[in-house]
Amino acid sequence: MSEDIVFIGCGRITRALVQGLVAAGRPPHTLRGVSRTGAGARVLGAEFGMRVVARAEDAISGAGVVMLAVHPHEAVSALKDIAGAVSTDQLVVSLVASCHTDAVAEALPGPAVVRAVPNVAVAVRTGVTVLSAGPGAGSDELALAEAVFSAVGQVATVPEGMLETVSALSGAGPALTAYFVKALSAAGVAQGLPIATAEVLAAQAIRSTAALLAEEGTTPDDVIDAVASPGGMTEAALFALGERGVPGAVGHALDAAVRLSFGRRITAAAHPVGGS
Ligand SMILES: NC(=O)C1=CN([C@@H]2O[C@H](COP(=O)(O)OP(=O)(O)OC[C@H]3O[C@@H](n4cnc5c(N)ncnc54)[C@H](OP(=O)(O)O)[C@@H]3O)[C@@H](O)[C@H]2O)C=CC1
Ligand SMILES: O=C(O)[C@@H]1CCC=N1
Repeated sequence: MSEDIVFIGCGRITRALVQGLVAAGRPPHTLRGVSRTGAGARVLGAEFGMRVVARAEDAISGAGVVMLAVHPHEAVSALKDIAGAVSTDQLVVSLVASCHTDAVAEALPGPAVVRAVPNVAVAVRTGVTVLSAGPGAGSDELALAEAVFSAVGQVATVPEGMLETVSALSGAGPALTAYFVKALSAAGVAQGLPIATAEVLAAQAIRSTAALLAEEGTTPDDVIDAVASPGGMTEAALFALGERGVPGAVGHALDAAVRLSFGRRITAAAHPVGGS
């Protein structure tokens, strides 16, 4: 079995992973992609040199890792398409949100299954990927998955029951954070700043905060304390955020994402994907 990774689905997260892995030095010819219409795969082939393969069975043959990266509503059909092509000595890594590993293992009997929740910052090798061992996956299989994702950021492992919340906090995290940056910038414009200035300052605020938090032992409260002069502007702004219920709104946002994920959950029992 080679060290090749085959991506079943070549959309947003595959793009980010391919970009990050190639930047990390992985030869592009060790990455193969297949997608429903072939459109997504062709884009990544042209942009990063990934091998574009038309038929899933040809793409999967001989690859060490089969990475399932399709939307949850496409998962059952994609699993049916590749059932029979995946062999016992391959590792299946499913990135599919809301899809329990028991459903993947039922559709693809034999190979070990690991579920992974990356975030899009894997593109710039500062992502975080949270892994969970599924059927047949032990320390060797987790180590193989960790070797892939650690090239593009940090890796953590949690029980699968936590992955819906992890997807909401960490998978969606860059979008939620970017939303706040956009709101900060828009608020600056509303106060009279030129839009270009507001955008640069808001984006730099988050880079600066990330750099401070990256210092060993620095907590969000440490950063808040370091900025907020007693009785000053920062305190006034933070008080206003609390008064408008921003922490509650963030909780509401995560709750909405987690509820959606559970509502569309694919499990072996709820959505049988095995058999013909
Ligand atoms: N985007 C993110 O930041 C994250 C995404 N995820 C999860 O990763 C998965 C993929 O997300 P994302 O990349 O955003 O999705 P996209 O919608 O951007 O991409 C989906 C891809 O799947 C392909 N596809 C659809 N059906 C099949 C099939 N039957 N066989 C092969 N390929 C197929 C499409 O092909 P075509 O080329 O025809 O369009 C497309 O390339 C989702 O389950 C998502 O929840 C997890 C963490 C983060
Ligand atoms: O939006 C989504 O459903 C996926 C899961 C986490 C990030 N993207």
